[in-house]
Amino acid sequence: MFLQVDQVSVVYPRNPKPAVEAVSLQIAAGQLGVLIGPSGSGKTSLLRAIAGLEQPAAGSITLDGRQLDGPGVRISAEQRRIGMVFQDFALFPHLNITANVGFGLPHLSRQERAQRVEEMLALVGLEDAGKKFPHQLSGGQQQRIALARALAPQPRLLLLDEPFSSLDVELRERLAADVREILKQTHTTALMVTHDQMEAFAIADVVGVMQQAQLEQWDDAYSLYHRPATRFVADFIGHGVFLPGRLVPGKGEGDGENKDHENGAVAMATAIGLLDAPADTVPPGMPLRSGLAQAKNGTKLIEAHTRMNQGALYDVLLRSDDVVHDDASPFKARVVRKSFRGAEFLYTLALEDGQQVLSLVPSHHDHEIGEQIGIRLDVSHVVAFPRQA
Ligand SMILES: Nc1ncnc2c1ncn2[C@@H]1O[C@H](COP(=O)(O)OP(=O)(O)OP(=O)(O)O)[C@@H](O)[C@H]1O
Repeated sequence: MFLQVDQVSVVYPRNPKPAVEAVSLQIAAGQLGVLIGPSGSGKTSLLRAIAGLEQPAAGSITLDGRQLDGPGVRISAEQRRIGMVFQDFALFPHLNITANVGFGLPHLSRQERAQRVEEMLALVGLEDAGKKFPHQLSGGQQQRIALARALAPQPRLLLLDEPFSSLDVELRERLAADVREILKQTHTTALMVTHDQMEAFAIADVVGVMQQAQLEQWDDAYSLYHRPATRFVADFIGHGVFLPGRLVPGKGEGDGENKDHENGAVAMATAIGLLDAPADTVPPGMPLRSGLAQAKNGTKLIEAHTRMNQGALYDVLLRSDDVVHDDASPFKARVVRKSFRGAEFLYTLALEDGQQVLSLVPSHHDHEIGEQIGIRLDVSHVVAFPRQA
């Protein structure tokens, strides 16, 4: 892998609690990784360690085959060829744009430098800005210049720490898409921190969720959403609720009286109905127990269980798109709240026993608060966590 972070910890002086604890991640050349997580979870500290601005207390960092940090190894920040872009733009106010972008290029001749600056300004779509000063540009333009400046020395890795957070929503969406495009065009490998989950999902090749100094999951957006590795990730990503469930024998695929026992098929019984663990979620021939052993941080996907756990209680994750409105369904729920989102309503629905679920429904189905509507489950992967006492 192009960037390899192995078991890295960051501990600040006079703060005994690690800011980053045994984090491992990998990014392939030309890919964009994005870190999300609550405030104080260690995202910036991890970025600073990779940049060489903090020395890891443990672990190793390797970039393009060269070890930067590790036992007995410490390459200084200046020698890493890592570019950085921060949220506050950090352009030099007294230098014009040409001088700002050319700042990291003292090793080039005047002519080469001018040419590189020109290329970089064209790359970020600001060819005519060279003679201006930072205060004469908008926030979005300044951030493009910050990107041009960071890319000018052709860094081996680009780190971006909340680069769009001081911009308004519409601008940040557009700029985020442009930045992805520019990184792909220049085949730049990058790691970005953001607070914005949708932004992460929109532009990342791989997303990491941090919580309390740990990286809970490092995965593509689809897997984070559909196969969250921990209860925290399940809760942090997307809209959803946990519904109590109980593991029961499922429909086996073998024949004969003991077919369920033969293949250990299980299903999850919930207040809305029975959820089968689809056969394709268990890799053929894989002993189910080993699936359980692979699960991290107490995470247990339903397919990782054998019938030995039958009867056990679980919290079953139900996303708002798992609960489908269907007039024909005999199962009814009462509309408690609804929020209009243009193409859809996000309904909060109460089941008979008072438990609530969320349902995303096309907005032409406009039901009143208090109305009973038919729902059914449409779940392709059952994600369940052992019930906490
Ligand atoms: N220089 C420092 N000295 C001591 N503790 C620090 C220092 N910088 C950060 N911390 C602590 O390390 C932990 C992680 O902070 P960090 O800034 O890396 O988190 P973050 O996820 O980037 O947060 P945010 O999203 O708010 O920027 C926090 O508990 C923070 O208080």
